[in-house]
Amino acid sequence: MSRKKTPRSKGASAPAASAPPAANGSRPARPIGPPPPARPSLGGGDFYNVAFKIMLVGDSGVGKTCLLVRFKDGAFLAGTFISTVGIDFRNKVLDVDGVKVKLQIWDTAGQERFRSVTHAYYRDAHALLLLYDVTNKASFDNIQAWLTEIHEYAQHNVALMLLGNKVDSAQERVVKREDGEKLAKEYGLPFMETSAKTGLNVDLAFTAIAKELKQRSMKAPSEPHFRLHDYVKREGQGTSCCRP
Ligand SMILES: Nc1nc2c(ncn2[C@@H]2O[C@H](COP(=O)(O)OP(=O)(O)OP(=O)(O)O)[C@@H](O)[C@H]2O)c(=O)[nH]1
Ligand SMILES: [Mg+2]
Repeated sequence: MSRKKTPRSKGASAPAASAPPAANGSRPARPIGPPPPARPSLGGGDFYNVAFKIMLVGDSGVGKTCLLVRFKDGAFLAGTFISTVGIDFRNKVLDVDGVKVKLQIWDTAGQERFRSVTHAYYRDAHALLLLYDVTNKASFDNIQAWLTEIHEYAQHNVALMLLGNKVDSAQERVVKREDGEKLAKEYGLPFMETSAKTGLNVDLAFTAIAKELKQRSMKAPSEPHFRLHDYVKREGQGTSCCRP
């Protein structure tokens, strides 16, 4: 990813997630206490108590769209790679410890030419999933540049997680798990390896972020503190392969 700087777009605006509570400090925090009554999502259908906006970012081809489709529909988009144009979103409601958490998940285009469009969406994101492809070294090397971009455009306390995708492709792997762990440690990020193809750790990645956001917005004083780092370390399924 070349790091050509693009102006902040004023044109694009995200459809509002229904009154998302403060996970990023940009809005007043919901008072501590029992979850608010469930309400229908914007499109009808699923009811939820709280709503959050999550963005998927990373180089083109790392598997952002496939990760979202795996999470939303439980399927894998094999075959021809159709690069995302601009930005797209899907909703999913999860039950997190008895609270209905609606995730509005924004799938961004990794291609440089859409960067100015996606910049406009960062500021409303409560969480970012930053992906690289374990079979593509350049996508891993670009993580630092993505973090610079995130720091420039996202809320300062946005929840962030690093994901190394495509671990099913053991033969083609060029980024070791330890390298991902080291980078994540350097930047203080929770880290997991995933596969949109097999589903490895996909639900876990979204559930972990949902738990973190729910905790930030409505933690009762008696509730034990949720630690995202510990949770993904404990729950994440390791990948046995160690190539190269
Ligand atoms: N083996 C394997 N292939 C994957 C996986 N995830 C995605 N792919 C493949 O990688 C290619 C790119 O996947 P996408 O999800 O479209 O990539 P993207 O990050 O959304 O790309 P942009 O929309 O251009 O930013 C497709 O051919 C997918 O089939 C995975 O976990 N394992
Ligand atoms: Mg895509």
